[in-house]
Amino acid sequence: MTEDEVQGVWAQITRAVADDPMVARSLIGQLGLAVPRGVGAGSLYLAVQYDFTQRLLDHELRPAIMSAIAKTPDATGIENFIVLVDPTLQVDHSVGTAEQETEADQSVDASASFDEQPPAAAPAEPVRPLHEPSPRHGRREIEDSRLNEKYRFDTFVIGQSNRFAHAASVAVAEAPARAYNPLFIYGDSGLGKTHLLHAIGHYTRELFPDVRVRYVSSEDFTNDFINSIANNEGAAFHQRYRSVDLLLVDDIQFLEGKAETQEAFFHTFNTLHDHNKQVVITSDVQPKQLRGFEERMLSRFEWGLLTDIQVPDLETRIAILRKKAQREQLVIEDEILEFIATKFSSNIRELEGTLIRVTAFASLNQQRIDMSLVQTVLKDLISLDDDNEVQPSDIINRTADYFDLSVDDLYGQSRAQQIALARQIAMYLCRELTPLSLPKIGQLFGGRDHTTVMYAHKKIAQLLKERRAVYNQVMEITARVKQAR
Ligand SMILES: Nc1ncnc2c1ncn2[C@@H]1O[C@H](COP(=O)(O)OP(=O)(O)OP(=O)(O)O)[C@@H](O)[C@H]1O
Repeated sequence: MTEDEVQGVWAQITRAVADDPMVARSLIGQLGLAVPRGVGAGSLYLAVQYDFTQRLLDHELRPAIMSAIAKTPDATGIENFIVLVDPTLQVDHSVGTAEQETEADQSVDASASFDEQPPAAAPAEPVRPLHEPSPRHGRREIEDSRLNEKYRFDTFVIGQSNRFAHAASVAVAEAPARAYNPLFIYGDSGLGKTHLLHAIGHYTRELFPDVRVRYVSSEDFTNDFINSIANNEGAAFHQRYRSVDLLLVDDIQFLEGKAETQEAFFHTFNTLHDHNKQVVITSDVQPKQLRGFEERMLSRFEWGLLTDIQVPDLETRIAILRKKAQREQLVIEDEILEFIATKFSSNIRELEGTLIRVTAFASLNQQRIDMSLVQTVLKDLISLDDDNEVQPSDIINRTADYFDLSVDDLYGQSRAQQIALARQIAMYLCRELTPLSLPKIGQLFGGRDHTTVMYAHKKIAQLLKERRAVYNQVMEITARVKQAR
């Protein structure tokens, strides 16, 4: 076959795959990232730039591509396809699949009707996210990105449950706005979505130091939006969010039912996407299951790549604990890590919290961490099943009871030492035992900022290791909360 014939056959195959109702729409765009290189010994050779695209074509899309080959008359003589990775490959995105072209058209139309600014036409050439270089980051900009130092790819443990989400995140960081835009990561609370978001931000900045990154929880986005209206600073709000190269949006489900904030987000999303800027979104459910969102927004979430994170298996949980122990320079036998990992299976935050309690107990009592110590500590931390979730109101009521305070004391502004400590313990436990995000917990405690909750969590985690009284209080309140269920 000549080069042109191979191109023609590949175009027919991609059209057939795009017409296949069994293929997820979010995967169809991947075909446009493959370049046919030729046919030899019955195999069609395709080149792609990334390992990740190779895996998608080879695994997720293999059945659909094979069936499209069988249906394509010009492909007689092709019995198989082989995908090779060529990191130097430049893909011409102007040659997309039929599906991609329709979507690109729709994006321009849809955004034109909502946005004051006419959207820029999609670039014909793939571009780096830095086609308009900005000055290197100063300290201020680094703080503005709001990235958490702790959450990086090298502290993230890869297992069966998160392998795909991790690979997609790395691919996005290595080539922002080129392959998977948006990247949508979903999964239950405490399984590592926020960790991956921050890791994408850090790694992207390492690779492209001039990239402007912004991490935002959807609650912070909402608050920013509301404040911008209240203070008549709409233009500054738009500027802040639309001038970034990489926007990382955490827990999008919290925009549920907030029509005006959604509208603001929709404009931001369109502007960034149209200007070839990367957006990564996390949620506790996949787009289809998000309630209270407009259809036009949900369909945009599915433009790029959807990937979930599942509950980690035992090996991964042990590996996570081992990594955490190494980071904290704790010497703990594998047998003990394994024991803890078998007790807490559905939330990694809870798993890590348990390790902190065990080490705190050992250091307060100046004991070695052995099995009997671990069993003593875990005695009261009975794992709850899913329909037996801890409610924040339980934590607040039990904490108030324990300290002989009223619930209003905990919600209120008093800085009296005892009340402040009780409030911080209640915040700590809300973070540890419920799926609530930091801003949500802040709201619960009289509309406090999420940084206050973060501070409380850090402070109590530290006091657990240093002050026996605090350790006992936290353990006792936890036991009461759990026994009350
Ligand atoms: N694979 C992993 N390797 C190492 N640490 C992990 C991994 N997955 C999760 N964690 C840790 O578990 C904790 C909870 O993770 P994270 O906050 O990212 O969860 P989440 O899915 O965003 O939860 P939520 O929906 O409640 O915000 C963090 O301390 C994170 O570092």
